Amino acid sequence: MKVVSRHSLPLAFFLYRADAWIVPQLSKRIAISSRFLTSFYGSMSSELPALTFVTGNKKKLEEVKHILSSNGNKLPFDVTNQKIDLPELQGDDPVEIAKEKCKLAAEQVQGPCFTEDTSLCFYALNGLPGPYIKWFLEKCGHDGLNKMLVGFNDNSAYAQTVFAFTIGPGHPVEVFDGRTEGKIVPPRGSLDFGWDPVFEPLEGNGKTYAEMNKDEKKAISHRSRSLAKLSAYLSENAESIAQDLSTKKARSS
Ligand SMILES: O=c1[nH]c(=O)c2ncn([C@@H]3O[C@H](COP(=O)(O)OP(=O)(O)OP(=O)(O)O)[C@@H](O)[C@H]3O)c2[nH]1
Ligand SMILES: [Mg+2]
Repeated sequence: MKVVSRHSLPLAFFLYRADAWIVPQLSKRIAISSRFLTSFYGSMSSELPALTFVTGNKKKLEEVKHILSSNGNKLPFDVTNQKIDLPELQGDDPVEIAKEKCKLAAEQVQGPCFTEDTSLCFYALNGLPGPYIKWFLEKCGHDGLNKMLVGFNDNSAYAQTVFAFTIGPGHPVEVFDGRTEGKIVPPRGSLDFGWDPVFEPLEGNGKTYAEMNKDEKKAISHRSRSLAKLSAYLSENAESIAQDLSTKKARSS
């Protein structure tokens, strides 16, 4: 467990024993620290704290697993998944939608979790369909998405994923934005995942997402970019997150 130094357990043990020996005024304070440290380190020494990725979309889950595992999953947390179809929130600000989605997920999970919301934004339409892409794709299909741009000279678009993370209900939500620029084209490639066949990223050597293998998409995708930021945040803040989780657990028990 990376976030626990090898000196931590002896220190926790020392503080734990110390409250029996030191003068009463001091011992009260130390008793608090020792209880904190033993519960903090005790909870972490056996297993990594678990974070839940909440999504109802199995292709997203597949990609997230692939990205995390091929990065050697260096996260100092276990990642589990819950398939919950959260309400589709409305609005034109992907960050606000992502935050609200994460709050709803935290209520369901009653613990630390993360979610993501993905948009496909057409420049000619000032960012629409954006977060509404799910419904546009469902109702209009790949051809409809192309037809929406007939009459414009601009078929440029970007794919955006916003990951959102919280340690639990009522706690702040952190957001992480990742984007890939590209253009909307007639469908090419596998029909496995959503609008992948009609999105040709600028960095994709002329391939649509749907024509790429998993690693090619991962190398340039909106999801990888956003997830890289979330992973960096989790790694940099592992100690304070684990501490907050431990405090939260102690309060609720
Ligand atoms: O071709 C694609 N390549 C992608 O990389 C990608 N990522 C998401 N999507 C689709 O875009 C909409 C986002 O809506 P969305 O973020 O609300 O997702 P969702 O409702 O499916 O799942 P979730 O909200 O439970 O996580 C949904 O239709 C998704 O299927 C993608 N399509
Ligand atoms: Mg959704």
